[in-house]
Amino acid sequence: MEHITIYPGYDKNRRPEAFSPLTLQAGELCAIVGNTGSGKSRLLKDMEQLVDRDSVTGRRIALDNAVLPPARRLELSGRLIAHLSQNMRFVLDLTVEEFLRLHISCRKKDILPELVIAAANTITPEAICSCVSLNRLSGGQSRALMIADIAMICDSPIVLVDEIENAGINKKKALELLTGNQKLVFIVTHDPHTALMAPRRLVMKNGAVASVIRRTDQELLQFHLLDQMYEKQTALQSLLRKGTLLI
Ligand SMILES: Nc1ncnc2c1ncn2[C@@H]1O[C@H](COP(=O)(O)OP(=O)(O)OP(=O)(O)O)[C@@H](O)[C@H]1O
Repeated sequence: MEHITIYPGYDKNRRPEAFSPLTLQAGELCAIVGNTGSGKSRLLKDMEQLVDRDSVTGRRIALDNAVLPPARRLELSGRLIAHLSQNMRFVLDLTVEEFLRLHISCRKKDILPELVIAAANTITPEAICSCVSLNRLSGGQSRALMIADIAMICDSPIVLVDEIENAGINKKKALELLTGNQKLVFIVTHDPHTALMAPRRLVMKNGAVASVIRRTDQELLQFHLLDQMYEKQTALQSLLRKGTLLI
């Protein structure tokens, strides 16, 4: 997949959505913002199901300019999008290395498990060891390993992220790892710093994409300020976890 295009449908009152067909490219980060019930999850489902005017929103989704026939949609829908939600744990009784080797061979990839673990270890402060059992990983380690696995092994070209930060995950590195591996990343967020990391954001209201905002230069300045605070906060969190004074 090189790009996906969202054609407008209708809001909850059947009024047409007021945006021009929107094309998002592989390697792009797009934020989705809006109040509860505004239609964020429905938009993501529309993309996952590659809808063709046959969902409640009436939207149409095209993949590389093509609207796919139902059989192909069904075949693709499970593979197109990888989800990263807040609380996910591995349940397999394998070590980290065994799991990665298995996944690499299923996907017929030519990559060393050590590289995936090294990438995961840039995201989590507690290093993951290749010989540890998956179900003994902490929440943060599991999430970091999943992110690296999705970025480097998984075939899904689109990644949906539901608020990325928990358990000390370095969100900037995580998002860079995903977009750097040519994933199109949608992140649902209520956090201004995360939203401003994305060059474009979709604002949801009443079931519709109410606006598509391109980050302005002024917003970029705002982002740099928030980013300094984020770095400071991250450094203090690290000290907090180590049990030292926050000075
Ligand atoms: N355009 C639409 N037309 C009709 N119904 C819609 C539309 N968009 C969303 N809905 C419906 O509105 C309800 C709320 O939408 P959704 O779950 O997507 O909101 P949300 O923004 O993800 O909320 P939350 O943040 O609370 O998870 C759902 O039942 C969904 O199917």
